[in-house]
Amino acid sequence: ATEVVWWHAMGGELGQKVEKIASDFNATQSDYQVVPVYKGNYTETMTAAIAAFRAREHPTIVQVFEVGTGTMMAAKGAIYPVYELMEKSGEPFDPNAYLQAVVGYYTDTDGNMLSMPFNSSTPILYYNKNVFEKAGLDANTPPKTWGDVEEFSRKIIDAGAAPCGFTTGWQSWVQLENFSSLHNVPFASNANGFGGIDTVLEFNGPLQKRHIANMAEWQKSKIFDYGGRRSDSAPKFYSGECAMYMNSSAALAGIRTNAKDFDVGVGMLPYYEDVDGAPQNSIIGGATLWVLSGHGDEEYKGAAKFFTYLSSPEVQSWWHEETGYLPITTAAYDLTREQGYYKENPGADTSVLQMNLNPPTENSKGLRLGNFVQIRDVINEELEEVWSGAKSAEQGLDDAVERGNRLLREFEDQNAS
Ligand SMILES: O=P(O)(O)OC[C@H](O)CO
Repeated sequence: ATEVVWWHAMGGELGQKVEKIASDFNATQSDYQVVPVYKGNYTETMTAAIAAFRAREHPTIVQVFEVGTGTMMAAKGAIYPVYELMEKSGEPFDPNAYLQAVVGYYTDTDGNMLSMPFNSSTPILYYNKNVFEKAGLDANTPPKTWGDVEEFSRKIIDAGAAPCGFTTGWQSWVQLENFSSLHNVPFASNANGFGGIDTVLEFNGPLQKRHIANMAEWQKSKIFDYGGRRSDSAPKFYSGECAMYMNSSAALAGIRTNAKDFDVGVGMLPYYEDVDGAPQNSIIGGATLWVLSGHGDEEYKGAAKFFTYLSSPEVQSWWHEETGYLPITTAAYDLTREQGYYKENPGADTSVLQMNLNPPTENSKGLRLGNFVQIRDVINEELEEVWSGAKSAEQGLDDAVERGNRLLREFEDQNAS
C-alpha cells in the first residue's frame, strides 16, 4: 500500500482519537495506508513541517492551527490547494457542505478552499457544579456576564468552595480574539485582516483594555489565576482549584477523562452587559489539514480518499461527540442531532449556538493575519507582563500592538505583489 504520512498536533486523548480515525480508514481499503505522526504542539508541528519542507523530507498532510493560516496561504509553492487536489483526484468536494464560519476562514479571495477542515473549535465556559453548590450558587446556572463571573468567583472563594474563580486556556484566542468578536469590536483593521495585508492591530481599544485591566486586578485575589499559554491551565480545573475554565470546546475530551470527581456544566463565554450588541458571536480556532507539494500522484490520491472519509457525516459526528470539536459539516450536525446526542447531553451544542448567535460582522468573521504565530508569542509575552504586575494593561496592550504591527509590516514587505 502507498503510505500517506500525516503530521498532527493532537496529544493525549485527542491523539488517541486521531489514531483511530486513521486506522479505521486504513481498514476500509488496502491501497493506502495513512500514517499519523504526532509532532508536538501546534507551533512545533508547523515549525517542523516548514523545516522538513526545506529538507524535502516533509509529510503529505500536515495539521496547522488557525493561527498559521495566513502563513500557509502565502507559501504558494509549498502547498497543494485542497480544492485542486480533490478535483484532480475525482473525489466529491462541496465547500457548501461545511459550516459557513469554517468555509470563510479557509477560502482564498476567489472562494477556493485551500485546506481541509478537520478540527474546528470555539471557546466556551466550563464550570464545576459541585463547587457551585458548595458556594450556594445554582449548579444549573452558568455565569452569563463578566459581572456574574466576578460575583460568583467571590462567593466561591469566600465560601472556601475553591481557592480560585476561573482560569483560561489560549489567552489571546479566548480573552482578546474571541472577546473582541463577541463584543463586536475590531481585533485588527481591514475586517480583521480579511481585506488585505496592509492590516494594523487594533486590540488595544478601550474595551479590551478594560477587560485586561480587570483580569490583572482579579489575578491579585485569585478570581482569575493564570495557568499558561496553551491548555496548560487545564489541571487547575481538573483538580477543583479553579471553579471555572474558559477554553476550546475540544477541552471536553480532556475534561471527560481527567475531571472525574465532579459534575461539569457548560455555558457560553461571558460578556460585558453594558456593551451594545454583545454577545455578537464567537469565532473558530482549531486546525485544518494542509497538503504539501512535492509528492507522487498515488500519495495525493490516498490523501484525497482519506479526506472524503474524514468528512463523512458518520466520522465527523463521532469526532464531534468524542472531542467537543465542532461538527464541521451541516450533515454531521444534523446527524448528531437526529441521534439525540444534544438531548442526552444538555449543553453539548453550546459551541455551535454561540458561533451562530448572530450573522457575523466584519469584527466577528474570524482573523487573517500574516506572522500570526509570532504575533501570538508577542501577545503572550505582554499579557504575562500584565499578570505579573510588571506592566499595566494599557501599556501591555499598547506594546503588544506596536510589536505585532512590526511583524505585520515584515509580512507585508515579504509578500507584496
Ligand atoms: O485547542 P484547539 O485545537 O481548539 O485550538 C485552540 C486555538 O484555536 C489555537 O489557536
